[in-house]
Amino acid sequence: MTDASDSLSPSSYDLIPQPPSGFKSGFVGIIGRPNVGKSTIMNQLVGQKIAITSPIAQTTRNRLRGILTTAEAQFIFVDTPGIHKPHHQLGKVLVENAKLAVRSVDVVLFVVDCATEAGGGDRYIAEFLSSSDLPVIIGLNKADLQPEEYNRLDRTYQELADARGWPVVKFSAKTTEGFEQLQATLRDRLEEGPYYYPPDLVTDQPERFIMGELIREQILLLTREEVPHSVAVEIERVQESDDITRVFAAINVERDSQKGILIGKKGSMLKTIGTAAREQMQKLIMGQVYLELFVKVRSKWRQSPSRLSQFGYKVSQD
Ligand SMILES: Nc1nc2c(ncn2[C@@H]2O[C@H](COP(=O)(O)OP(=O)(O)OP(=O)(O)O)[C@@H](O)[C@H]2O)c(=O)[nH]1
Repeated sequence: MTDASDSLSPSSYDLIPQPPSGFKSGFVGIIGRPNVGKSTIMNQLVGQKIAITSPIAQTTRNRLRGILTTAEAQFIFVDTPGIHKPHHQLGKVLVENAKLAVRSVDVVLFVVDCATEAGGGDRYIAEFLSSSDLPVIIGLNKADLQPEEYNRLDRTYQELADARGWPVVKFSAKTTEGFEQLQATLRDRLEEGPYYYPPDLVTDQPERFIMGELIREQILLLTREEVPHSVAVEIERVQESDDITRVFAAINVERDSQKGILIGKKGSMLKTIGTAAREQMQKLIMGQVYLELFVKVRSKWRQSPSRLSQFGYKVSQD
């Protein structure tokens, strides 16, 4: 995998080639309610897992860029946390970041789940997007889950789109059916432009960040109830040698009871999380990984601006 940390030294900027004439490029914000499939769409479009996904709503916490370069265009997808009614400081920061992301993109892909009808959350986002002058495309995702007779649900989204003159594209991020149409519709709305990133780059995030996310993903998948949302992973140290990469990571939780759940009987849960995350990391770096996990209790970290910032969650304007 190629990421920004090893590719974007000043000298590699010099190596970015000139695009052919008529080449288009730009930033595409992927916006929508939690759990509609935004991160899955980005991973599938760029062809690599750079954003973690899970059936639990509010998986994505950071704005993450995924880059797809074709012969005709470069799309820089900006994955954002799902927009929802926030219940705590962390939630507020996430929603704020998603809204800010819209200000710095050229086109918005507004993703909805077409297996359910348009609801208040979708209408809220549509209103918010209408207040900007950006081109918006409504993406009806999860088409594979929609039984034939439920096509009528599409009308609820079509109404949102028609009222604002937005095009609608239907697809499945799971099967990638409809993706060609999606790419073509997005490309039509981009302006001619340069390569913003080298053509072989798939993300602007350093591997270290993605490693932390891969640990968080296993916690989301393996633990229940309040634990997943109370976790922040910090990669404390990465030691690279010729044959193995050693990663030391802290899993921060808010309460002793959560620490107990994460560690499990005789350390069994932490071991399961570690083994699964290590396998994913090995795919990421294409080499051997040794992973050591620690669990720390940081009371009420989701309410603390300094802890939020320490764990990488801050409202950012870029
Ligand atoms: N069947 C099916 N499942 C999908 C599709 N797209 C995403 N999913 C599943 O939907 C769940 C949520 O996907 P994510 O990509 O994490 O959703 P998200 O919108 O990024 O979620 P947040 O980070 O919570 O905002 C996961 O279990 C995905 O596997 C699809 O096209 N079809």
